[in-house]
Amino acid sequence: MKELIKVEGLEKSFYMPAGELKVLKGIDAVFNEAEVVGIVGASGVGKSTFLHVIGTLDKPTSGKVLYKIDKDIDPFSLSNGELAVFRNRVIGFIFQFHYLLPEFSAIENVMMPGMIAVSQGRSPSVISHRELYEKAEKLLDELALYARKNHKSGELSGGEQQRVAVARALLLEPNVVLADEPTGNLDTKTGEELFKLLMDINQKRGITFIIVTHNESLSKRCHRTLEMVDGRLY
Ligand SMILES: Nc1ncnc2c1ncn2[C@@H]1O[C@H](COP(=O)(O)OP(=O)(O)OP(=O)(O)O)[C@@H](O)[C@H]1O
Repeated sequence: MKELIKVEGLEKSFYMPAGELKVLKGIDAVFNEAEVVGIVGASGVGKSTFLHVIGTLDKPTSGKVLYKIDKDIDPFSLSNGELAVFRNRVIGFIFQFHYLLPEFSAIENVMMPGMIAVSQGRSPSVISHRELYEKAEKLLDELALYARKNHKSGELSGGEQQRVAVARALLLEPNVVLADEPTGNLDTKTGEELFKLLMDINQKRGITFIIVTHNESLSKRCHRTLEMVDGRLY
């Protein structure tokens, strides 16, 4: 298996008035291309913090995150502008709360990351508004949302909204999707369906998924599960 993300000696602390809060305490891990890795662990142990750091949304206090795309890339050595391009191109995010814009249609929400990239002139993979629209439409079709494409996202069911969020994460063809409790806000059956969808996307497109979940039966269906205990991954 080919390595995609290599994490070395990763530490993350938050500095509070009461002092340093050490959350990640030296994590070494490798995530390969096309694998689905579940991350489990008690509440407050640092799972979201870990996703934020490997997703380049937050900087580590020490240690390294390397992305092996063509060559080794240390995203934290990039300028802010370069990092934004990198993140846009390489990483898709799905959160527990989908963070869709409720007044915009499903398809507008899916197109949003691409529109931002295009407006900033920094998307080599997407050239026109029309192409973006067609890509978003195709994704919505794939996720059984074609008939809902012009509905305001705020009018969709919880499961449909989360599928729109999945389509949005896939729009710019990322190498990895980081999902933080993607089924956490859904009932059991809808959560199962969403999880199956993520596994299907992984099969079909070979995208790596790193999924934080409290749901044991879902985590068991990942290719591999890591447990976070006291700021370390086992
Ligand atoms: N921006 C921040 N500033 C200060 N403390 C933070 C910040 N983000 C997270 N923390 C603290 O870091 C610890 C780990 O939080 P994190 O959200 O990563 O845990 P988690 O394992 O994802 O928890 P849960 O399963 O409940 O979502 C917690 O004690 C949290 O309060």
